[in-house]
Amino acid sequence: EPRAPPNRIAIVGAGIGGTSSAYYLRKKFGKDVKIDVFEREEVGGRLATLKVQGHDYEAGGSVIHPLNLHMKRFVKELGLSSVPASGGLVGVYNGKSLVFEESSWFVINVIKLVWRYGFQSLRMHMWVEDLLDKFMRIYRYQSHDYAFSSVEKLMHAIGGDDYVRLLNQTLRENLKKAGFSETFLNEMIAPVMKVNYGQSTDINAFVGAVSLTAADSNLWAVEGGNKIVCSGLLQASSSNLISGSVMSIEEKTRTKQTGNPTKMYEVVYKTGSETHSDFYDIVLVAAPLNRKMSNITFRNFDPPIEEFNDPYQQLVTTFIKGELNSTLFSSRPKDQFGLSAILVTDDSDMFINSLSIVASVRQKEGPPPAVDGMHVWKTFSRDILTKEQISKLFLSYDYAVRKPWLSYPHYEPPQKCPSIILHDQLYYLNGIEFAASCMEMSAIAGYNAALLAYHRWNGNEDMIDQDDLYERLKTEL
Ligand SMILES: Cc1cc2nc3c(=O)[nH]c(=O)nc-3n(C[C@H](O)[C@H](O)[C@H](O)COP(=O)(O)OP(=O)(O)OC[C@H]3O[C@@H](n4cnc5c(N)ncnc54)[C@H](O)[C@@H]3O)c2cc1C
Ligand SMILES: CC(C)=CCC/C(C)=C/CC/C(C)=C/CSC[C@H](N)C(=O)O
Repeated sequence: EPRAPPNRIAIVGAGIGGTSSAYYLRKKFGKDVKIDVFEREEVGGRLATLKVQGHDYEAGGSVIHPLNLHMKRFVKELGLSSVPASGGLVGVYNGKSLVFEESSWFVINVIKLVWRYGFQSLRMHMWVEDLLDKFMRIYRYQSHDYAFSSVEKLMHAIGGDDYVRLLNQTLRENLKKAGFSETFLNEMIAPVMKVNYGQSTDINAFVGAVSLTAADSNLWAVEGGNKIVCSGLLQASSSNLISGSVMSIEEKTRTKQTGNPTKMYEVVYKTGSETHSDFYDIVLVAAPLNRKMSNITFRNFDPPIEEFNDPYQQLVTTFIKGELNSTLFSSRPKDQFGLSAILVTDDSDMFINSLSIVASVRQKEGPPPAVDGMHVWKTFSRDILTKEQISKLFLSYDYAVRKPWLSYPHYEPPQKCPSIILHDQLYYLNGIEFAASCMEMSAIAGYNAALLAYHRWNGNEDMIDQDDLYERLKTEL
């Protein structure tokens, strides 16, 4: 006899993690369960746009890889459209000059890369492809309903000990061992880590590989803004959005209509100045558990729920509509400066991590041609840019708007990923960010938590933490 589904499920956080778990929980538990999603700010979380003179630009999660199958599925099922997200020529600046300048001719790029770095770019591509090939196994496991109780077990099921080891060593250590040169690491790899994660090559090797896949071509984004996937998933899952801030979660014994005492979770939350509480059978926390970010207290758990204080990286996105001071980077006349993105090396002493021309979320054809030499540029920096710094970067500018973030974990391998199961029916999604933080990883965590909650509710132990899945599923249609 299958167990009756739970009456009520709470999800804390309406980012892509929380909303994808709502979508998959509905699929697993059916139409009768009431799903409440708590969100204290905007639906979308770190998927957010900023307005520049009437047009919206992606300020948080912006690019999606063509093999990010959950994001692809969401866009298709929600009837949304995609737009190309990359394009334009990239240069790498070391504080004195451009050490690499992309050409619009493929052959020229190959010659330049081979001339400076030998065949390291090709070897790097092969290293990333091999990891990505294995990564794709997770979709097969999930489509067969398998779940994992820890991030390490999920990683092990994907690629065995070698894959788990990626979490425990730095990208630099890993690539040095594989024979990549200091010059290649400093000029080609470090700038990619800086633009994507605001950190150095000392991040773990797995997130390093994810970051390198984000340097691929054919990246895409959702037309209208990536955050509309989150509102679409909320709607598709018929969840009830509660605009409030969850303050605490406590396990309590309640007597249900059947007369049986049942353990439930009391979720206490604030809407405006009012405090409310409700009881749930299952709770999923889909926000980073960090005092500065979600500030949720777990009350009276025995044993107590562990404290999570791992720091998140401070990062500022700034959009500037202006005319670039290209002489800062190159001695070429400004009409011959054709770069659309500038990445910087770690030793460059620059106050920005990157600078790139961007299109608004509705511009399907990419950024429009410059008007009076002006484009909308997006910069990432650790600190808020001063007026002097902006004036150094731009000959003139019309408009600047910024958004500061606690963006991603500060990666410091070796590092254990936080637990997924915090208590009997209390789950935590964002531990996966300590392997790698991106939209697809949160969606994977959302699906995994939904499957885990379903199997643990129904006692399907054989669907959890199976380690020989790759071999077993090879023979299944
Ligand atoms: C600047 C930047 C650029 C990025 N670029 C990319 C990219 O190009 N591609 C990519 O794939 N990824 C990118 N990422 C990463 C990606 O955006 C995140 O990994 C992903 O959006 C995280 O989703 P999430 O749902 O797990 O968390 P979040 O989006 O952070 O969602 C958590 C939600 O919980 C809410 N919340 C927190 N505490 C409470 C509480 N107590 N009560 C109620 N609600 C609460 C928050 O308000 C938030 O909305 C980027 C991130 C940043 C910051
Ligand atoms: C999970 C896999 C296999 C691939 C995901 C690749 C991906 C899209 C990672 C995102 C990396 C990231 C956090 C990028 C942030 S900056 C993005 C962009 N360069 C920008 O300027 O906005």
